[in-house]
Amino acid sequence: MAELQSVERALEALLKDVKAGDVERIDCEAAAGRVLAEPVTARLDVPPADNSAMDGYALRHVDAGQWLPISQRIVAGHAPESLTPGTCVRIFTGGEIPPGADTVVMQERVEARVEAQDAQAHIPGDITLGDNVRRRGRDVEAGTPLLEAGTRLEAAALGHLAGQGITQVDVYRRPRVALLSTGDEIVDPSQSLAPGQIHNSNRPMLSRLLERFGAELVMREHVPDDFATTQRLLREAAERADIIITTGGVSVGEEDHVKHALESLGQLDLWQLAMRPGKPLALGRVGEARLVGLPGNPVSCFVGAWVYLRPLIGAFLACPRMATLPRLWARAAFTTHTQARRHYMRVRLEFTPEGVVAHAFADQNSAVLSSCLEADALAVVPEHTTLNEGGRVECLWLTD
Ligand SMILES: Nc1nc2c(c(=O)[nH]1)N[C@H]1C(S)=C(S)[C@@H](COP(=O)(O)OP(=O)(O)OC[C@H]3O[C@@H](n4cnc5c(N)ncnc54)[C@H](O)[C@@H]3O)O[C@H]1N2
Ligand code: MOO
Repeated sequence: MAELQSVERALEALLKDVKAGDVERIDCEAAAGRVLAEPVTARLDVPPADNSAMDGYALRHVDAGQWLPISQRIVAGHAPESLTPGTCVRIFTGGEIPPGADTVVMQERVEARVEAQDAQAHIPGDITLGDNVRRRGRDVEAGTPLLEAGTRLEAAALGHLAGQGITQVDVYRRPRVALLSTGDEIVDPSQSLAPGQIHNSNRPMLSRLLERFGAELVMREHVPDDFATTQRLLREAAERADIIITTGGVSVGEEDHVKHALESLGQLDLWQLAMRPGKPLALGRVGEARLVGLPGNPVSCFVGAWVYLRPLIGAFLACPRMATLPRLWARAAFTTHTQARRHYMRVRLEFTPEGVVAHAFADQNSAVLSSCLEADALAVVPEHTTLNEGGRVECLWLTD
């Protein structure tokens, strides 16, 4: 039997020499989930001027502790006039602090008398200089770094860009993926099953994960168990895609053609990994394209996608946070032991005051997709290990 290769070696071979794709300029409105190719420097102060954090009264701190005439009314969206010393101004949340004022008191602490010509407010004396003033540039200062290259544009980053009045950004082109589902038994979910057939559940599952990881699916084909067709479709995939993903057909059976077709067209870098599920996973290249040959079992595809496809897509996007999944330690609510293969167990995480508890789905067989349904994480049980209930186990958090 071929020696099993470690997951670390496999990742190293897979990611070696991957270069980020071309850069394209796109509208921020269409940039959700994309990865910045250039750093962005702030060009505006945010907020652009000192403004009030409360509905209340703005004044000079030295004037507090007495009745003050109300000399102005400032609402958000309007430029204020300078404060007349010895007066206060009525101000609302977001309203710009008038030049000369340095402090805001919330209205609940102020007694106001509003008569036609003589509006006055009593400002308490126990207030602190600068209270309730949101300083210009407190969030972002013009000229400082705003977002680093490699940042994935999620909600807060998109908000930040808009705050700067930026409408277009340079992002990496999404890696193009060809997804080839092998197996004579595989049929589309729209078809009813003849004896011996099963529906293609891997395709929609992987499509969704690829979308979450930021790739673009450019080719989806069913590949019958036939060497010549496998070869032809792999060749076509290599022309169209940066990454070729195959499912099934990588084990040792006579109808497992992917590995041989890969060897005939390109290079097989690694095969037979010390992981469960996913042992027969094959990694290689056809021309410039990387190939990840996932075993057909749905759980092997699910785990393989998180362990290999996510970092691979992350490398094409030069996105550092995609290189590894966030890790956390949990107490196992189960007992298990491993032999030569590291086990990636699908677990649900429970966050308790005593710490995190990992609950494993009872049936961890690689054909049982139910085990992935509620999985928050993969608990990684190393090779040749006995893990007892209550023992500590490292978990990979399944987050894109
Ligand atoms: N003699 C040995 N047999 C097997 C070994 C071994 O070492 N020696 N390894 C086993 C392991 S572990 C795995 S994993 C599987 C992987 O085999 P393949 O990658 O060649 O996958 P297939 O045989 O094509 O399919 C496996 C299983 O998954 C079903 N499948 C395939 N594609 C899909 C799909 N798109 N959607 C849903 N289900 C799919 C397929 O029908 C099979 O049941 O090999 C073991 N055998
Ligand atoms: O290594 Mo295969 O992916 O179970 O069960």
